[in-house]
Amino acid sequence: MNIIKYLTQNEAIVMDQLLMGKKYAFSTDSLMELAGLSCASAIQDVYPSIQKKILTICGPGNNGGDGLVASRHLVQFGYDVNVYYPKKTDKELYHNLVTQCKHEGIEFLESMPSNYQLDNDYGLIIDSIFGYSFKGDIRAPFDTIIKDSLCIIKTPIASIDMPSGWDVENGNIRNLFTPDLLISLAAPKLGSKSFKGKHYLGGRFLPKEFLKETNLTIPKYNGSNQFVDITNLQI
Ligand SMILES: NC(=O)C1=CN([C@@H]2O[C@H](COP(=O)(O)OP(=O)(O)OC[C@H]3O[C@@H](n4cnc5c(N)ncnc54)[C@H](OP(=O)(O)O)[C@@H]3O)[C@@H](O)[C@H]2O)[C@@H](O)CC1
Ligand SMILES: [K+]
Repeated sequence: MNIIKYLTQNEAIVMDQLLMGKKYAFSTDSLMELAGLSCASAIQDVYPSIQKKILTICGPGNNGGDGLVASRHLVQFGYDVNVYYPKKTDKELYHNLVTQCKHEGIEFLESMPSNYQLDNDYGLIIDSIFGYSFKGDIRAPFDTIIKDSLCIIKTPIASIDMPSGWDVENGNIRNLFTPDLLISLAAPKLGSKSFKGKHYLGGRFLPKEFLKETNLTIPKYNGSNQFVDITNLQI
């Protein structure tokens, strides 16, 4: 099936609630683990060898959690990863993810590197700041991170689920950066329709019955792959 369904912000939220409700009985941890693993696998597929470090910038919600999980898997894959996580969430899930990352030797930076450092010391930036729950004007400290760094630097950027700061339904209406790689999770969001770069789909966890119930169509994943390249499947 090559027809991709794009989700509105509300559809994405309702879909997540359904998956984590009584009927489908997933936990946030397990979905996040699969989402993060798929992001790491997609990044490995597109950037099989990065000589410099990777910097993951994490936001306060589950998108940030995906970034922490992806970082941990990327270290297992052999990459050198730093994390910048300026607004840490005081919940057990996030404390655990940070602990797990630290035991992989991941360095948590105290401040955002300069643009010079981003361009010289890092081979890839992972944007896991905001996902499908982003709305309104970008608030501090993420406004400067996005506008004064991500919009300026030349180092490639891989965004998880949505390019951060893009409107979830209307796309890049604030004229911000365009990532080199976008990894949409479960199903792409409407705002990514105008994205023309390399586009992967990850989050291979939607149950068959769930797809039937929601009338959702997703492309076929090959073999045991955690991602599928949807760059040329978009309509
Ligand atoms: N089934 C799936 O597909 C799965 C999806 N998963 C992932 O979950 C993601 C959705 O996670 P999410 O709902 O926690 O919200 P997310 O987008 O991370 O951001 C919320 C945070 O951002 C903040 N914030 C918002 N707007 C802001 C602004 N203008 N300026 C500044 N801050 C702003 C907001 O702060 P607050 O408003 O609370 O102050 C809140 O703390 C999804 O995209 C995918 O990556 C997987 O983990 C699991 C399976
Ligand atoms: K993001």
